[in-house]
Amino acid sequence: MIQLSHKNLMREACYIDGAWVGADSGATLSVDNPATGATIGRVPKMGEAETLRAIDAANAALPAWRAKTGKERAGLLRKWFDLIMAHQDDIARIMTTEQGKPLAEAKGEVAYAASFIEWFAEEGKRVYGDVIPTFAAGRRIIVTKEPVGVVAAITPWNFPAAMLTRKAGPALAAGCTLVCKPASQTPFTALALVVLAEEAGIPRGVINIVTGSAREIGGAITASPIVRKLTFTGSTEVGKVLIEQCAATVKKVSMELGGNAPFLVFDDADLDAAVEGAIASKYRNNGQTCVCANRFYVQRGVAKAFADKLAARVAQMKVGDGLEAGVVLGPLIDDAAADKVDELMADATSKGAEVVIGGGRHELGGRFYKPTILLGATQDMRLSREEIFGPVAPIFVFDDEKEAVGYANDTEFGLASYFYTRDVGRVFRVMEALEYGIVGINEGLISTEVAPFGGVKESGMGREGSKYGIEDYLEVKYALIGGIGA
Ligand SMILES: NC(=O)C1=CN([C@@H]2O[C@H](COP(=O)(O)OP(=O)(O)OC[C@H]3O[C@@H](n4cnc5c(N)ncnc54)[C@H](OP(=O)(O)O)[C@@H]3O)[C@@H](O)[C@H]2O)C=CC1
Ligand SMILES: O=C(O)CCCC(=O)O
Repeated sequence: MIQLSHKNLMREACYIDGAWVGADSGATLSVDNPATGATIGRVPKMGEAETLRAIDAANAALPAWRAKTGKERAGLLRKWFDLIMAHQDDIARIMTTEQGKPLAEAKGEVAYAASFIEWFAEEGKRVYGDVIPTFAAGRRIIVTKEPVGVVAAITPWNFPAAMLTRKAGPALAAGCTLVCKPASQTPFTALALVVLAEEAGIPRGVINIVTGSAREIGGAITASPIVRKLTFTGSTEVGKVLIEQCAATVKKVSMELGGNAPFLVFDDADLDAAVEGAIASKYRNNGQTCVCANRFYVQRGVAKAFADKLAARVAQMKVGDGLEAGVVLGPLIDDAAADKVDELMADATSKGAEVVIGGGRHELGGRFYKPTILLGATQDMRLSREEIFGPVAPIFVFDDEKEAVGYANDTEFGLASYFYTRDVGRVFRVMEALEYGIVGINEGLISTEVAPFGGVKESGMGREGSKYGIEDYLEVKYALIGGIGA
C-alpha cells in the first residue's frame, strides 16, 4: 500500500459520466512497481463498450460545458490546479511507485503538470476572433473560434501527469470535453488527477478516463464520428497507426512522437555549462523522455575534456528505488526497455565505441542501469538512429559546423535539439539550420508551459503549451454578413 494523506487518490476504477466504475467483464490489469516488481494495484481492463459510453458521456456534457464562459471554466480549472498542488506529495508518491522516477523529480512533474492547468485556465479567457476589413461595401467578415468538440487523449508512461494535463488543460479551457486513456503501466497518477478534477467540481461527463486494452480503446476512439480530435503522445510507430485510423472520420490529430535529439558542443562553448545541460537533458527521467539528448556531437578539440567532465558528474549519480533519499536515477520502466538499451550498447561497442563510465546493468539488478558514457560513437551505430530511452550518452566527434549540422539533421525525427556555443553568429546560423521544432541554445532543459512544445518530420504535428497550444483545440469559423447597407 502506498502511504497517502488523501486516501481516495489511489482509485482502482475508471471515471465515466461522473461515476467510478469497473470493466463490464470485471477484468482487471495489474500495475507493477518497476523498482521492485511488486504489484501495487489493479485497474479495470476496459474495451470498446466502456469507451463508447465514455464518448457518449463526453458528448452529452459538451453543450453545457462549451456554453460556459471562459471565465467560468477558468474558475473550475483553477480549483483543479489548486487541488493538484495541495496534493503534490501524494501524487508524486503514486507516480514514483508506478513509474520509477525519483520522488523529487516526480514532485517536479506534478508542479509542471499543474502549470498547464493554470496556464490554460487563463488562456481560455483570451480565445479571440477577428474582424477582417471587408472586401465589399455592405458586407462584413467576422471570424470566431469554437471548441472542436469531444476530444480523446492517449498518453504515455514517462510523464504520467504532465502529458495528461498538457492535453486536458487546453481542451477543457477551450470548451471541449474529454475521454482519456493513460498508459497501462502508469494509470494511477492519471486516475488521481481525475479524482481531483471531480473534487474541483468539473461537471460529470466533461472528463472521463478509461483504462485497459489499448487496441480496443484506441479502435473505439478513432472509429467514433463523435470524437472530433485525437491528441497522442507516445511512439512514432503507434502514432502512425492512429493517424491512419483517424483518417476514416477525418479527425484533427495532434501527435507528439519520438525524438532523436542531437546535442552539439562547439569548441568555443562553456564546457561546464554544457556538462550541466547534458546531465539535465540526458539523465532526466533516466533518459526516458522524447526530448532527452540521444546523440552528443562534440568538436574534436574539446571531446575528451567534455567526456571527462561529464564522467566526473555521472560518477556522482546515485541509482536506486526512487523513494530512497538521494537517488537521482530510478529503474527503467520495464524489462523490454532494459533489453533494448543492452542491444544498443552491444551494437555500439561491437562497432568500436569505448565505454568511458558505466556500460551495463547496475549491481542492484532488475531494471536498474548504470549511467553510461560512450566515446567514439559513429553514424553506423543503431543508437545514432534509434531512441535510446535509457541513461546512455554516446559521444560522436566532429570537425566543423557544417558537418555537425549535417549529422544533427540526419534523422527522420525533428523534436528537440541542443547546442552550446558562445559565438553569436553561430547561434543564429545553427538555430536556423536545425530541422527541429525545439532548439535549446546553451540550455539543456527546454520544457515549460509557456512555450510551444512539438516536433517536425516524424516527431509529429501540433504544439502543446503556450498560446499556440490552445489553437489545436479550436476550429475557426468565418461568417460573412451581408445586407448591411452603405
Ligand atoms: N514521445 C514520447 O514521449 C514517448 C516515446 N516513447 C517511445 O516509444 C517506445 C515504446 O514505448 P511504449 O510505451 O510502448 O509507447 P506506445 O506508443 O506504445 O504507448 C503510448 C500510449 O499509446 C497506447 N497505445 C499503444 N498501442 C496503441 C494502439 N494500437 N492504439 C491506441 N493506443 C495505443 C499505450 O497504451 P498501453 O500502455 O495500454 O499499451 C499508451 O497509452 C519507447 O521506448 C520510446 O522509444 C514512449 C513513450 C513516450
Ligand atoms: O517525453 C515526452 O513525452 C515529453 C517530454 C516531457 C517534457 O519535457 O515536457
